[in-house]
Amino acid sequence: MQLGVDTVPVLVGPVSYLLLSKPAKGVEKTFSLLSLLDKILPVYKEVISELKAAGASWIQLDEPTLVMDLDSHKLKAFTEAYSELESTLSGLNVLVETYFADIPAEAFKTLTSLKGVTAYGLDLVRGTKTLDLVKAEFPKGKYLFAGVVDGRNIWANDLSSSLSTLESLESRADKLVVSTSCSLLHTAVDLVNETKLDDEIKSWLAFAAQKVVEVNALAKALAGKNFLTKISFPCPLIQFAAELICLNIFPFPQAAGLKGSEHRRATNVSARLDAQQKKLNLPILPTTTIGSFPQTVELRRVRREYKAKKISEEEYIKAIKEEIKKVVELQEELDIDVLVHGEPERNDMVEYFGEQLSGFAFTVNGWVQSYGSRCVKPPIIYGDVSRPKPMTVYWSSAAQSMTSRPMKGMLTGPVTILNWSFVRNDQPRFETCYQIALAIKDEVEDLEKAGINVIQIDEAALREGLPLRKSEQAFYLEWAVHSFRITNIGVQDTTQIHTHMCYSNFNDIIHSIIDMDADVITIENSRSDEKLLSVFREGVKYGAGIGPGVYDIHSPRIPSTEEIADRINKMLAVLEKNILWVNPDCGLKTRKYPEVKPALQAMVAAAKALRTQLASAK
Ligand SMILES: Nc1nc2c(c(=O)[nH]1)N[C@@H](CNc1ccc(C(=O)N[C@@H](CCC(=O)N[C@@H](CCC(=O)N[C@@H](CCC(=O)O)C(=O)O)C(=O)O)C(=O)O)cc1)CN2
Ligand code: MET
Repeated sequence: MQLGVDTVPVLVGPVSYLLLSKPAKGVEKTFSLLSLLDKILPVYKEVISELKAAGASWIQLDEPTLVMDLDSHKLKAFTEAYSELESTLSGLNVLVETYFADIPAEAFKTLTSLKGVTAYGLDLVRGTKTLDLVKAEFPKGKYLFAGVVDGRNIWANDLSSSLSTLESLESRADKLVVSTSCSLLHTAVDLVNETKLDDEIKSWLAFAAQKVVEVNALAKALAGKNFLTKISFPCPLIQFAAELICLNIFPFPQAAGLKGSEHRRATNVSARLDAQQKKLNLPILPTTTIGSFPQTVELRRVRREYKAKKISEEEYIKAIKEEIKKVVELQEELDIDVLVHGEPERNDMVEYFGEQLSGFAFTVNGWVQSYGSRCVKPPIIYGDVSRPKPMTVYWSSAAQSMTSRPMKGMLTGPVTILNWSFVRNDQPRFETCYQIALAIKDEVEDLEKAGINVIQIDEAALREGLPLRKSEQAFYLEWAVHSFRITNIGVQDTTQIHTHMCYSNFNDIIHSIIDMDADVITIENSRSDEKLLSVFREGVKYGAGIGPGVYDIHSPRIPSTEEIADRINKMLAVLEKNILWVNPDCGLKTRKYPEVKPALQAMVAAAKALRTQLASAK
């Protein structure tokens, strides 16, 4: 404000703050987070008063939980909290912002009756039904922040359609404000930085900087009642979905036809595991890792210089092969049973595949925050997806040739590629997912042909794609799980299919995880305080191989053999010993070798100690 910029401070609203928090370790399961409302409201009052004193005239409180399935008790907490804040909020314009889905009718009623609030923010991109609620009733004299510009994707706005939406709202809301559907945190920053994107594709896109222009253009068009032709745009932003539809360069009738059908491997998982064991001959409690080994500065330099054509292909291949050899030798020295090649050739587990598949475009500077200070460049799916040629077979075969132990082929699954990309919005997501599944299926079969007997297909992002509203979850899970199964229906019983999942609370989707029908799943467990194990304690039957992570890879801390053995013992209490695998929570790419080596040493030592114990207990 000192710079003369009218500034709207944004806070997480008090109720969402509590509803999205987790109770600390050791707190009773029955503890109600909302019981803390009385404690945090005085803090909100203090902060809001200070902002007011500093000259704020608007304040935004984000309450995204209002789009979830909230019971009346939770909705009442909103009413109570804002009544309590009313006198503090008085004199300010207060925007309560919701986003990411339709707002249910009851929650809409609660929202629009909140005391002290003068403006309501609604996501009209993901919340198409919300529009009907607003049209039916909207309080007099209040602001409607209409989120018509998508904050979570990178497509240029269909301005004429947005304008007609806004026009249809004008008679309902006295004070209409044009807005993005949510914060711009989820989109890349500025198209101007993209020097290598195809011009036509570029003309379909809008990153954060362009979205702001769109919001302004719409507001001006609405105010002036001018149609859009009167507005001048800095770049050819207006390209409509119709053009994307025309882009079916490689039509894929198979993908569209997969919906509603059932694909799964013919033999059941226990028979498959027997067939695989004959071939693999693994010890009990086999050890493995999740795929990546440390991504060093040197590796990034090699990739960067190869991309910039500063080193030749031969030099690049030599450097990557040397790295793979190092990783293979380290795993043999550590006596790990099922090896990985370490993924040194990959910038990222999604971008790497995007770069090799048709229908994908990728940016040079389209960084988006992923978690903490970590960033990713999500690829852009703009057309039909297909696989022109094998993507990983060369590196996996090279790695397998360096060892007599089984080498896991390492792929990213269709649902994860979908959920971690910017996806075309002219066809249903499931259709795009099926196309990716068919491309990955080709890769799986080529790996098998090349003599790779264990293939891991990561589905780290399957859980995070789960729709927020319960009514939409079953449909998502059905096509997501189906897409995964499609990738490996073509392999022989003796080929062992692994999958890996992390970053989630899996307990509510455990039946879908089982329905993925993988031979082995490695799954985050230690970072989330072994909550996963409670589903098995509660009686869920699991017959496939399972490796709940034995240590948290997000921490530089090196676990001891004893604590890992202790964790495995807890698993043995709820899972059959012959299905249990021993592995870390996730890949090791963010760690350093001085952490990775002793941690894996402890892991293998714990597995060996327990094997001896189990053998003598017979
Ligand atoms: N897509 C995706 N989403 C995900 C995850 C994931 O692994 N992938 N995991 C979870 C989040 N975990 C993550 C863990 C690590 C990193 C990570 O290490 N990111 C790197 C960047 C990764 C990358 O693409 N690196 C490239 C490019 C890096 C590079 O060389 N940069 C140059 C400049 C590049 C250039 O402009 O030429 C530089 O820094 O000097 C590479 O390694 O090849 C980072 O933030 O630093 C990201 C997410 C959830 N979501
Ligand atoms: N194979 C990948 C890795 O080990 C899986 C990561 S899941 C975010 O890095």
